[in-house]
Amino acid sequence: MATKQFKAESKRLLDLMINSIYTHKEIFLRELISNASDATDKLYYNAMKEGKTGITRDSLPIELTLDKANRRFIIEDHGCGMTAEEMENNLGTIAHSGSLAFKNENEKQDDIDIIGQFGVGFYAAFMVAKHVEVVSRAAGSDEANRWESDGADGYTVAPCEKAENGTKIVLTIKDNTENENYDEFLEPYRIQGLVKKYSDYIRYPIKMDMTRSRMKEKPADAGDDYKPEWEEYTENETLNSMVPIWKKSKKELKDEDYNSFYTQKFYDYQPPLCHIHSSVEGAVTYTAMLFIPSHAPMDYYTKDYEKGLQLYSNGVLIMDKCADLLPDHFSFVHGMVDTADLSLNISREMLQHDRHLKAIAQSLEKKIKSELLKMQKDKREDYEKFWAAFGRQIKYGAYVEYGAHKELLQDLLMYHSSTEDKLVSLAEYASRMKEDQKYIYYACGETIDKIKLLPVMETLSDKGYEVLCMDDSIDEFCVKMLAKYNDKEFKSIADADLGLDSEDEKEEIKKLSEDNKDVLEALGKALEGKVKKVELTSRLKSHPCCLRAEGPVTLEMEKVLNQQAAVNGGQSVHAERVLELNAEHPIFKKLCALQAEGSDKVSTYADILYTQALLIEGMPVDDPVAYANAVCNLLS
Ligand SMILES: Nc1ncnc2c1ncn2[C@@H]1O[C@H](COP(=O)(O)OP(=O)(O)OP(=O)(O)O)[C@@H](O)[C@H]1O
Repeated sequence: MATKQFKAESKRLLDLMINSIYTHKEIFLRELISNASDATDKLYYNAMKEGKTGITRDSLPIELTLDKANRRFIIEDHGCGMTAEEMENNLGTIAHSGSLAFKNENEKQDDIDIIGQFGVGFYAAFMVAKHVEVVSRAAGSDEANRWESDGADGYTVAPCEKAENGTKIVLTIKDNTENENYDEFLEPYRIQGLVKKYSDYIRYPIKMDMTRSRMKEKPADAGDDYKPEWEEYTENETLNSMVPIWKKSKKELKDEDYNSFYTQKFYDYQPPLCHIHSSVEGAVTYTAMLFIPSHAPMDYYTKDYEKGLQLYSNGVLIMDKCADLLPDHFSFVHGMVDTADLSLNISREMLQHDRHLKAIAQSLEKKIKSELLKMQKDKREDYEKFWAAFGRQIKYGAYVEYGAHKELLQDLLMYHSSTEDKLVSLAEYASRMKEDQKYIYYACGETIDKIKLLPVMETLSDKGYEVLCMDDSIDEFCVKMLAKYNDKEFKSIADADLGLDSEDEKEEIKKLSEDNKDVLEALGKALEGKVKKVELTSRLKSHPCCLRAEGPVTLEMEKVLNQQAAVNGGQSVHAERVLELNAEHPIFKKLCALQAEGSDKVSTYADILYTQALLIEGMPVDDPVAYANAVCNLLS
């Protein structure tokens, strides 16, 4: 059976091209400038191949002209141009790409960045133009031709005059409609903005007349009452930067260059803490320039913040915020990636599911981490600034991914310390651990000062053990997720067993508890409904009592989760409380004596001690008046 060719309804296809591929009409300019750049590249490539000298990129500008009165927008290049046949093939055949054919026919050269590949970009012109005229003269030919079309109804090609080789595209911009403003594409500042946005790194100068105003020079004979006068002037300006800073050699660039690029590009008023400039060749080839800001943007910790890096392919902007290039825990990073290795989709607005992109993202993640570690080691002040701005995001990353990024993120974490007057890393803590120290101790609370005053702190500092002090609501959740740092387990100082007691000491407490069973039971009864039990502990030094939680919810977690529930609605949680008493404290001795006397004061003491323990932990007190009265009674 003979295989038949598919037929295409060209009118419908063109309509699809024009109206369905691109989400933004402004893309037309990117496409036409990219075509002009490709055509110029081809000419440049051939000139180099033929050994022609004297041709420089600067001598091959892409010229833009706005003729507002006639609604015309002209894009002219001095590239390879097209013959009549090429016009038929390239502009008359949808999805035929002369540029792709050129790329395939010629060896890849470092100096050539052909952009076109799908053979559809040109038709984007019809998104904004009601009439398109292409006048072109192929390099080396004396003949020129004019291709004209109003879109769906086909095109004409006819010979014409053109003095030089190259292509001139004349768009007649559509009239405004109720919903669409096309006039914007006749405004020089808008066009300048679009060139900057999408085509800043096209390697040929993109030039346009710009009208600006300036103060007139003061005449020599101007009197005291001279008032400055302004005048308008027009200058042919190059709109694009051409060579992206990331394509320049690192040796050429100073910190100031990176900083001023960053502040301008990302509208930050402060320079970044550091930059990462890296060119990678291998399985994937890319250049990246990343910046770590010195402060969090206003919306950083809100859902409005959009993470992502700018993604360029051959110097053309593909995506302004490519989220897939950055993991959430490094969402604060700004910057760009330039790679020719991407599978672009036809509109160049999206990427096909791309393994290269994944590989780039993974490699960037490692680079960001190592840069941060370097800063932590060598520029501690900067790192502390970074930590103040984005530490929460790192902790959140360690927590939310269920510890999946443990290895990656744990070394970046910083905490206050009970022994040091600065923030410390886990590695620094581990390096100071005592020989007999089994755990990494941490304590959570409202403020660092309050944490340092927690009763159990004394016991650990007597041992010479450092305690990490955590005052951020996410801290405890994060540490629980990490569970260990290297081979050392984390241990909350609110745990019943801090691993400090010998077997003999444990036995001793057990025996003491047996001996004082009555008083402990009486106290438990007095606090029924408030605590699960009352126990003796060896965790205290000078304090008579403290509170701990039993079960998965700690006292800190109860505070945090209930605060969140109060804001967002939701169920409140309750930590099972255990009141621990210091068996060595005179208060306990007093309680034992009162119990032996059969005094009813035991229950008042129980209430006072429990409320004090709540206050020390920063927990809410149900009835502060009853507590105040009980203390007053005792005093009087
Ligand atoms: N200014 C120009 N000078 C010379 N040839 C051009 C010019 N503009 C377009 N062409 C030719 O027309 C072809 C089709 O252009 P079009 O923009 O539709 O697709 P493309 O650039 O090849 O691919 P893509 O859709 O990926 O942009 C190009 O491949 C090129 O051969």
